[in-house]
Amino acid sequence: MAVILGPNRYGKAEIRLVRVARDAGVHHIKDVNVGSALSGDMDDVHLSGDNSAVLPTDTQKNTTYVFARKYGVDQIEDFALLLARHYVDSQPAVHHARVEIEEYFWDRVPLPGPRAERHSFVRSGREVRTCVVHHDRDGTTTVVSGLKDLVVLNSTGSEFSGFAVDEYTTLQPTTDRVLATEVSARWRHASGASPADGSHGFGESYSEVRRCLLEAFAGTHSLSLQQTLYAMGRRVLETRDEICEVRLAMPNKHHFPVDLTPFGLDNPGEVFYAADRPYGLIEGAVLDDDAPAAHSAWE
Ligand SMILES: O=c1[nH]c(=O)c2[nH]c(=O)[nH]c2[nH]1
Repeated sequence: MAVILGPNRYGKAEIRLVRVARDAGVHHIKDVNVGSALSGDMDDVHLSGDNSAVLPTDTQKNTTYVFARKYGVDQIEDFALLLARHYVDSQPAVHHARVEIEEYFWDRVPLPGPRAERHSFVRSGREVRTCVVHHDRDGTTTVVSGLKDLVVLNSTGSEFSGFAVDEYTTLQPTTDRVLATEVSARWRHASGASPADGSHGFGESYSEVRRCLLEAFAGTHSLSLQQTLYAMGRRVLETRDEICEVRLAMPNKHHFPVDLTPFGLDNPGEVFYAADRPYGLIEGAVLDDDAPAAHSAWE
């Protein structure tokens, strides 16, 4: 038996970065978490301890902060592309760079008076925005944007019936239930490096995809969470030309009607126990039938 080195990559994870843009006294903040992972000619590093091909993870951390100072941080996809291209272009041994970024949103603290809303922020209850960029030495670039922790609920308009039944099934069919989930969605851009011409870039693309997801969730009379998942992905693909594939993971955050008959009360869909576990987990990909191959985009 021979032992060989398998796939490997290395980098700095969770580089926490807050960039303040000072605009004549009105500040704008960008709060992100950056991870970079490099791979390529790294055999000698592992096999003989020769570190000459290793750009230290500490340098990757420094590069992230330096680029934030030099170029600013606007759309996370653009910042990820900048870093990924830099590592591949500047390091001969690096054949592939993967940069992932999470963005946390802040709202301005609304204050009365003329100096209001200049430099005070409150962490937003919104979802987390995400992206993963892969850049190869051969020029192939993939951009996957996304969001997570987007919690949504329909208080009616959801059914679940007609399911398979066996000797272990106790679930009763329902024609009216609460449908709640925490959406994790990732979507792959068809043209690796930028959204379609004529758009306003990754920022507009993000808000429009988010809008599609929410409108499809709210507007679909649901016969199952699976059907709702497909409707959400489909809405994105039918609305946004720059996107060729959407992957969704949606836990079914069960809301069970509480039995109030011991107290002489009915419960016409008004009082629920919001269970946190176990939960159904519904996952799926929705894609254009001519979507180009995904390479390593989803890793
Ligand atoms: O929308 C649903 N899909 C399921 O697959 C499922 N299974 C279950 O118990 N409840 C539900 N609801």
